[in-house]
Amino acid sequence: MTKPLVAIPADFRVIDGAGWHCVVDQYVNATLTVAGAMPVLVPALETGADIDAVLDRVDGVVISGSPSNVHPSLYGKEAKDSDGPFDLARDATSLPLIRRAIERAIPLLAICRGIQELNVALGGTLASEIQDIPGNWDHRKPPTADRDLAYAIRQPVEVREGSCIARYLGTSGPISVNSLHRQAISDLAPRLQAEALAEDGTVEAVSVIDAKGFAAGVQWHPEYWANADAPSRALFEAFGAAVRDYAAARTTVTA
Ligand SMILES: N[C@@H](CCC(=O)NCCCC(=O)O)C(=O)O
Repeated sequence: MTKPLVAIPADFRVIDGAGWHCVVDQYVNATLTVAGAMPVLVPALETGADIDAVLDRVDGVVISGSPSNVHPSLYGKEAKDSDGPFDLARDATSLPLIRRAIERAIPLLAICRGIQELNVALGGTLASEIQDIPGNWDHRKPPTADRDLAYAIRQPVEVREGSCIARYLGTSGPISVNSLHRQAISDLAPRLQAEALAEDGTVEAVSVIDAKGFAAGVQWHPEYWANADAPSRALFEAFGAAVRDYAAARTTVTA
């Protein structure tokens, strides 16, 4: 039995003067080893991306985190240099991929930058430098070269009882998560419902209202501890189950 395929849109990076299409290994590893699906990296294309050519062939979509920020013009704001770094090619690929995956009921898991893209793709806005908002917690990546410390589970989050995220996590109420972001959801998109909040009110998880399948986003990084942390593992396992169900239905239809 071949594994179902999960699309992961890449970042566009310039390394030694050459353009690269990159996805950090933790997203690939969690998709493969915990969700049980074969990751397929999608290049970041500012123009020319054929979204349905990808979605016709996959059974799920993971939108990964990234140090880059969604360009403010995509949610009606003027861009300041301090809002960067930007990745226009990633934006141009991931936003239409998100909208079309939801339309086609293809399982979608959006992580960190991914939940921000999900919100913008559906008409919401983002707040920048949220740590500077009085009363806010500092959600930024800890200043360390040790990635286990950077992704350490350290922030309390309240998961709403009866929410989709609670079902996927296998728990509701207080959980602890990691935190590596300086932006967050500001105006929630009309089709999103907040399903987990930080103590300072930062939206930490959403699901798509009336989605025909798995369609959720988290501001934290479940992929990093997907093998070790129970809620992280449960989320990727629930996503993997939705991906297999989608693959089975797709196979039946095309048979
Ligand atoms: N850039 C956005 C999203 C943050 C994000 O996805 N962080 C994961 C990558 C962390 C890193 O390796 O730097 C924001 O800052 O809100």
